[in-house]
Amino acid sequence: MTAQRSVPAALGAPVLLRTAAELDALRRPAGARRVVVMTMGALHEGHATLIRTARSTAGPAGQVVVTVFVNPLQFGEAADLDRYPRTLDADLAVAGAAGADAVFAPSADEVYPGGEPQVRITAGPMGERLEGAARPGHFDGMLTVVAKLLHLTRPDEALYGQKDAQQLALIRRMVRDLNFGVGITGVPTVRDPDGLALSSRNRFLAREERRTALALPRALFAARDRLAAQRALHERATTTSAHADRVAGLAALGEIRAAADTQAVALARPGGGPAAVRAAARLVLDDAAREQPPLALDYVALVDPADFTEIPDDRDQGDAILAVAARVGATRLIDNIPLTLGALT
Ligand SMILES: Nc1ncnc2c1ncn2[C@@H]1O[C@H](COP(=O)(O)OP(=O)(O)OP(=O)(O)O)[C@@H](O)[C@H]1O
Ligand SMILES: CC(C)(CO)[C@@H](O)C(=O)[O-]
Ligand code: BAL
Repeated sequence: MTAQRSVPAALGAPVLLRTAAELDALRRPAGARRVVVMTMGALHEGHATLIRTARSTAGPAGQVVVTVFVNPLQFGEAADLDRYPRTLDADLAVAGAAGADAVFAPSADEVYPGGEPQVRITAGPMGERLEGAARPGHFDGMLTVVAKLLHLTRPDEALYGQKDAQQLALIRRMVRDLNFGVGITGVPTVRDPDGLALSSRNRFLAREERRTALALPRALFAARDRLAAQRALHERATTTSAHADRVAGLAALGEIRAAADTQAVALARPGGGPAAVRAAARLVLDDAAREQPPLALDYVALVDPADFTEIPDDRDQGDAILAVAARVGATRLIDNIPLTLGALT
């Protein structure tokens, strides 16, 4: 049956659409903005935050559509696809409570009526780095379904989480390179109180595995704190006369070594170099590799948000993303944090 209805912005059960025809028949009130959140289901508070942001972006007269589709094209290991959680009833409740008007949850046959698509989006060089290297073909599959879902849902704006930073960067790039004419918004990562980024895959972690997995956010925060500490030291040393007075005082007391050390700290690179950032993160991850159960590091990388290439050690200005991926037991987790190098005011 075709759903021929337009839905109010009131919080409640969203209309469930299973086919492209039903989605087509979803009336868009004149002038209303349609905002889309794409998910693979098993909705958690990270998704709810995206949906609430979509609701406020769309406004009370606008329309929020959530897609739920576990896209086989972006999975490498069949086991990963098979065990991906599928919880549609609970997802409808979460989506409705967060302000979704409609949930589009098609079958694989509905999305790929001709079987595996022969023509696909190619993610290019950015799609071969980090996550792309670890999961060959993943980003081609992801972009192909995102392109299809954008065509099917025809939104004014689509929202994606910064937790999947490389995915977000690639979607922005596809939309720009191929003139999709849709706005793309990134939403900051939502974390549990202990720091772990929310992810549908967290449910697979046993209690001890979760304890080990906390090394991911700890490593990112340690690197961020290291950057802040070096910046503060440098700022204090260069913006007050107290430092010069201290050096002179130590030298006058004959404490030449201490004076030299203090001088060295003051001359440290303004934001702390990329190498210091990576080292601070690695220290935490190396410790976690000796935990029981151990953390198996896949990568930790400080990259340029524009193309996900590694930031060279001699760059001390500009935006960066510190990204990490690791396995704990059978579960693979990713996380990242945005950083600004050398931002001295
Ligand atoms: N913790 C989070 N904070 C913000 N956005 C998130 C978070 N987790 C997922 N998202 C975003 O929600 C959207 C749908 O993601 P998805 O359904 O793959 O969930 P997921 O929790 O990332 O699952 P998994 O990590 O198992 O793939 C994506 O744009 C993703 O970046
Ligand atoms: C964007 C997406 C819904 C495409 O399948 C998926 O990669 C996800 O949930 O992040
Ligand atoms: N959240 C990114 C989708 C994936 O892991 O396949």
